[in-house]
Amino acid sequence: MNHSPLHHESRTEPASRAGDTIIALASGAGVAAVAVVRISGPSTRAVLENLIGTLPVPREGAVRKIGDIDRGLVLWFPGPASFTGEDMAELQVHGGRAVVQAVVEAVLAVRGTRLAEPGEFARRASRTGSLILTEVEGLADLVSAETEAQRVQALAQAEGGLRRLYEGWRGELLKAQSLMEAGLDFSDEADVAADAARQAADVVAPLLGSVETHLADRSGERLRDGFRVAIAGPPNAGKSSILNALAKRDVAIVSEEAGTTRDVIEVHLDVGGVPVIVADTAGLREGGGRVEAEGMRRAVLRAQSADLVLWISDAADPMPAPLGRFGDVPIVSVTNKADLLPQRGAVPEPPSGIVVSAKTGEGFERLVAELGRRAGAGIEERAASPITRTRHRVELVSVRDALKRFVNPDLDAELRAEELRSAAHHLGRLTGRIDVEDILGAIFSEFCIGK
Ligand SMILES: Nc1nc2c(ncn2[C@@H]2O[C@H](COP(=O)(O)OP(=O)(O)OP(=O)(O)O)[C@@H](O)[C@H]2O)c(=O)[nH]1
Ligand SMILES: [K+]
Ligand SMILES: [Mg+2]
Repeated sequence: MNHSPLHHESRTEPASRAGDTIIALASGAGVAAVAVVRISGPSTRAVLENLIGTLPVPREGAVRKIGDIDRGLVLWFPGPASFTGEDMAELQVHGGRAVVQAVVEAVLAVRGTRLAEPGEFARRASRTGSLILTEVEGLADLVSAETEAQRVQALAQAEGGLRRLYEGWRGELLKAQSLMEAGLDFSDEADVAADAARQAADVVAPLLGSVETHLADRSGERLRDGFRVAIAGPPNAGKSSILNALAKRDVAIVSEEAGTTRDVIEVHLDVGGVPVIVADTAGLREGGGRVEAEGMRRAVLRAQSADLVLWISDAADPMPAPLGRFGDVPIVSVTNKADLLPQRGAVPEPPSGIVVSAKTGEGFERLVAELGRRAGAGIEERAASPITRTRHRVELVSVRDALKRFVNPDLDAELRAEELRSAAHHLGRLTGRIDVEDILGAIFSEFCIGK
């Protein structure tokens, strides 16, 4: 095996090399005060003996000379009580490039070691059972969390929030399944079988209710992916000016020429801990050239797929929002250029509308507060563990549909039992007890190296 640090391992089949000892710089690349080198696998002990001599007390930091390279903090986590479930170690050394390079090379000089692939530590953790799929996903989200509310949600999932929920459901399903199977065993005694089926239905009914409530809550996905706001309205209403004012920088071109914006321009905002993705779009009007028409087409598409539309119009020429044009996406009307009004109150506020001036900043506090209120809706009062990914939703819809078919008493008992098996299968895919490898590949590709 090639042990050069420059050698890139194939990402496709780490399973075949699960017995290797992997090593990675777990802290960020570049010069830093401290760099953390992480090691996991059966040769970890040999690596430590090679570099520092005798092993430190498990899970207690010890300052040691690391070869003749550096002096640093050494942590030794014998398996299975480690993140990966294997023998692991962390070396905290001075974060200079030469130090890190020399430490990495010294580790790689030990037989059976190689550089880790992205997410390979977490993958090992899931393989040894110390993490399940939803926890791995939570970790991935924690690493990439950009706002406080995202961090809180990711940590809850990483610490087993969804795992407890889904494993509880799995227990209920198993109960219902064994009742149905027992009924099938007594199928020649009709009333025993019917009684078992009734008992199973009593278990499934509240479970189905819980799954439906869980599915109805989209706040977790919205928080993970960001609350999507589209700025739309007639040309020259000041849409791009409002985007720039929200972003506090010159993102979009502003000019007095109608039809300035053509492409959709996005900025990511942190509104009270919730990620909000605001998109500026082309002004909507009749006519216009081919390029402008394409801009308008994109504007409408974007607004239709948003969580909220800010409908901007000019105070001098207020224009009602085009109801229905953006599907059932909620619309907040914003009247811009308040600074140009001859006197305050000359224009009555449109219903649920906000009056602002992108020029003076007037009204932006209210606008941002409204965005925060909409984006954060349901996050405070929701259940502790919401769905956070489409993957969860897809499996849960299958679980719900199978349970719905199960509760139909006209269905043959054999088929009803099959529906429970199908529900259990999809629940198993959620937690990663079933078909885990294909899902793992997709998740681990999100990780950085060393996680
Ligand atoms: N006085 C005043 N002028 C404004 C305000 N907001 C925008 N403008 C001016 O209105 C003109 C159009 O602004 P834009 O931000 O380009 O408008 P837009 O809606 O993005 O225009 P299109 O992209 O062409 O649809 C520019 O000359 C801006 O300086 C405001 O609050 N007050
Ligand atoms: K313009
Ligand atoms: Mg514009």
